[in-house]
Amino acid sequence: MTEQLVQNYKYRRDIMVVLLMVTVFGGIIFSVINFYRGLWLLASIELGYGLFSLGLLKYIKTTVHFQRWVNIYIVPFFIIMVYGLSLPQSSESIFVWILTIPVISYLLVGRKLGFFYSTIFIVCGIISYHWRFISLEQQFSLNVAISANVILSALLMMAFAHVYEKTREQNEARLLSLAGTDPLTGLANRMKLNEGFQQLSALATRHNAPLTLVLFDLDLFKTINDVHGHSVGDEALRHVANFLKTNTRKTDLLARFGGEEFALLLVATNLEEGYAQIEALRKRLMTTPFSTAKCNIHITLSAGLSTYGRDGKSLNQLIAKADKRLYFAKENGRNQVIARDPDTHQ
Ligand SMILES: Nc1nc2c(ncn2[C@@H]2O[C@H](COP(=O)(O)OP(=O)(O)OP(=O)(O)O)[C@@H](O)[C@H]2O)c(=O)[nH]1
Repeated sequence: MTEQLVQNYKYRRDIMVVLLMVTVFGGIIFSVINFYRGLWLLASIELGYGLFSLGLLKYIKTTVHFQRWVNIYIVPFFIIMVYGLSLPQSSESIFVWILTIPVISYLLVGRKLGFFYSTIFIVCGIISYHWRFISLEQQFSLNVAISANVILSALLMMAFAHVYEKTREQNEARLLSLAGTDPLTGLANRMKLNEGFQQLSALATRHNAPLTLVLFDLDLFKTINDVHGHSVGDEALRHVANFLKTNTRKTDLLARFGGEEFALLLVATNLEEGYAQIEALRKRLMTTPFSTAKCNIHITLSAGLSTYGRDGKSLNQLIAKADKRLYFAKENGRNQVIARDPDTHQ
């Protein structure tokens, strides 16, 4: 889960805090009322549940098992509602609580589980309500009106909650994708590279597989801007981004690292294999000029490589190593790929 997503789920904790406070308050109030009405079992359950909520309030903001606790909390919460509604002595206004089921479930556990809980407990609530308040001695049209009110209001609440949560999830996914995308080239940005590295390096460690980082820097790119203008420079960057995208594997992670710098994480590839691949890529770029309306612009790149484990365990260490080799490639005349430190003579 990304850091952003974890941050987004903070709203669920806030909702849960409000719900727990209401439950503590409601549990105590209703347990007193129901105690005086002689509903001992319901009163005891409500009091117990209020105290349980009070305990949970202390941990809910910080627990790492938040979703587990939400499930432990809401399932009995809904069962108590349905049980309360089914008791012959309880008031029919308990049904308004049933209408909160879809809102609470969709907000706290998301669309799939929200749909599951809502369907089960709303159906149980409607059955309880019918069992209590629909009678064959009543006028048929009155029964139909009661049924229609109860079923339609419950379905409406569920539909609203479903549409709301679906839209929220889609917006969240869109925002996350935008936050991780470079607007000029459409490639992943540095933040996404960071996240991707965490996942790919964990997989590399688990499967004892190699992972290689490549840093590319376009050669004398300033000249393109100076001679052809900044917008042609932008087009040239898009051209290179497309070239890199179509000439690398879908499983590798390609990112725009900075101005005219790109980064590539080569999955299951060691330094030697990576060198061979990037050397071939460098040669191919030389024969793939960028065509403008007026001329063809030949772009070349320099690259530095580093490998997970041997050159470091963190992305920063790998970047530092690859950057050093890239610098050497530039110093040494550009348009070349370097995978070893210049002083190792390998
Ligand atoms: N058009 C365009 N230019 C950019 C962008 N980002 C960075 N640049 C340009 O890229 C150029 C990089 O120049 P330098 O760092 O001097 O490097 P260089 O000219 O590529 O030379 P070497 O790296 O030494 O081969 C600068 O002119 C930046 O303005 C961008 O998004 N669009």
